[in-house]
Amino acid sequence: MEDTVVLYPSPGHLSSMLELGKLIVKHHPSVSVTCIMSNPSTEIVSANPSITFIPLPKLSLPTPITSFLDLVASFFEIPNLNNPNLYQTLLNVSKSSNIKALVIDFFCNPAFEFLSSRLDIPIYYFNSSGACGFSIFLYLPTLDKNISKSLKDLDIVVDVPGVPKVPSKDMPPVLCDRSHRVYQYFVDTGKNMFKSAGVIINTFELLEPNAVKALQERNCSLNEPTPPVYFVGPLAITGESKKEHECLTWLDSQPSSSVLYLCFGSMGVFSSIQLKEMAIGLEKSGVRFLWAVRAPKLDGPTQAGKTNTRSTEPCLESIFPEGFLDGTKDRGFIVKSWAPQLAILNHGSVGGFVTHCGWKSILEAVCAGVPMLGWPLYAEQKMNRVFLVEEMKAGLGVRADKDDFVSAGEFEERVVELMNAKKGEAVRERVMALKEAAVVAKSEGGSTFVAMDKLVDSFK
Ligand SMILES: O=c1ccn([C@@H]2O[C@H](COP(=O)(O)OP(=O)(O)O[C@H]3O[C@H](CO)[C@@H](O)[C@H](O)[C@H]3O)[C@@H](O)[C@H]2O)c(=O)[nH]1
Repeated sequence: MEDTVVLYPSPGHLSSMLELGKLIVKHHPSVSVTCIMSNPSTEIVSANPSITFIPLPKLSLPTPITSFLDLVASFFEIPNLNNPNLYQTLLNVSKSSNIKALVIDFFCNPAFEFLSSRLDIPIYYFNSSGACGFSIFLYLPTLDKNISKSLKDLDIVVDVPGVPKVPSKDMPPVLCDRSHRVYQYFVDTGKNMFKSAGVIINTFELLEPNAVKALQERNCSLNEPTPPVYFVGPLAITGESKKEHECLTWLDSQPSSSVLYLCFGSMGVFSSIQLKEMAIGLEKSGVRFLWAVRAPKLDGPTQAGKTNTRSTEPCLESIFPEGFLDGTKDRGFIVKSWAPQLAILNHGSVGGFVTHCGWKSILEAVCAGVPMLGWPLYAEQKMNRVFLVEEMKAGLGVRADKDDFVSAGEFEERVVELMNAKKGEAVRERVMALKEAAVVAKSEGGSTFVAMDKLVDSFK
């Protein structure tokens, strides 16, 4: 029977997990990789010929999703409903293959609880974020014990070995409200990670040196020894997008490292008031820019949108202040909705990136050597901004007021600071060093390469 490693991804983190699958095959060609997921698309199957896909039923929850916390809760609850199907599928796979390991996304934690007592297969967690974020995850059970109020009602700093101190207001909203069930899902996941065969993390050693050291010394958390950790990143940086796009032609005509790229991930949207304010700051800064603009979310006092998707086309004339488009037409380019981010970041004309601090965006910018300006919106992005500025030192952060509103003046100042040859020098040098370190980490003998070898060895 052939040996196989089974991946069990969560839809939002699929691409990174498939990259991990491809790396496992590369490091261990005698092992096959099987991916069990709901409805894999034909596009995904054909783009990943080295991975065998087995579909699970696409289930939906009986209760409606009415809030962002409900939505995140559903990422745990759907795998929970699918547990019997997953179990049956694994039994079927084991008739023809030796399952050496099951790697589950952290959102699939219910599978850990269901399968641990039923199957004798080592279960690993895949942590789509970095070492700092993972350390916070491991600390959750302790934090839960130490405080009795919700973080949203406290003004404290979360202090974890090896990790910059995170103010409670910057912690992910899903961890801030003990009365919502999603809080407990995360705490339980943190507890189970200690019992797992290991945790696979999408980062590399030199990017987050202090957090990595604390985790490697296994003193990160507290009463129990840290589980084995494998830093196998940066994953999913597969090179430039091949697609032609007029923004790339426009970039060809711009001076080297002169353009600021603005993009806020797959779901980031702003209120129309915030978009206007941003445009004013950008215009005053005088810098060249390439901006991926989404239709604004329904009006409210602040940004931090959560629901618009790439399919909603914005009407630029109604979004921007009068005169903005005309006044910046010689130095600005607007992409409506989805931008070819990898190709943009790797274009020589790009010299800065205003990002929502999604983990993949941070890794992509690091690998392209582009310094960042962190403007986080939701999920764990505010926490990532703290790590970006204080641990990685690869970017600056914009300062928002207590309603998460960023003024035109603040934005202008930070943009100028980032793009200015002198003021932005330190982060630019640091990010170039990180770019080289990422290449070294992935090459033979590098930290990521060695971690992959250790990981596949542990499967034996
Ligand atoms: O116009 C766009 C917008 C995004 N992207 C790509 O989409 C991905 C975005 O990923 P990421 O930066 O991680 O942001 P989100 O998609 O918003 O990611 C979610 O999941 C991440 C973990 O994987 C978290 O860190 C984020 O907070 C959470 O919002 C990247 O590969 C980008 O290159 C584009 O190509 N064009």
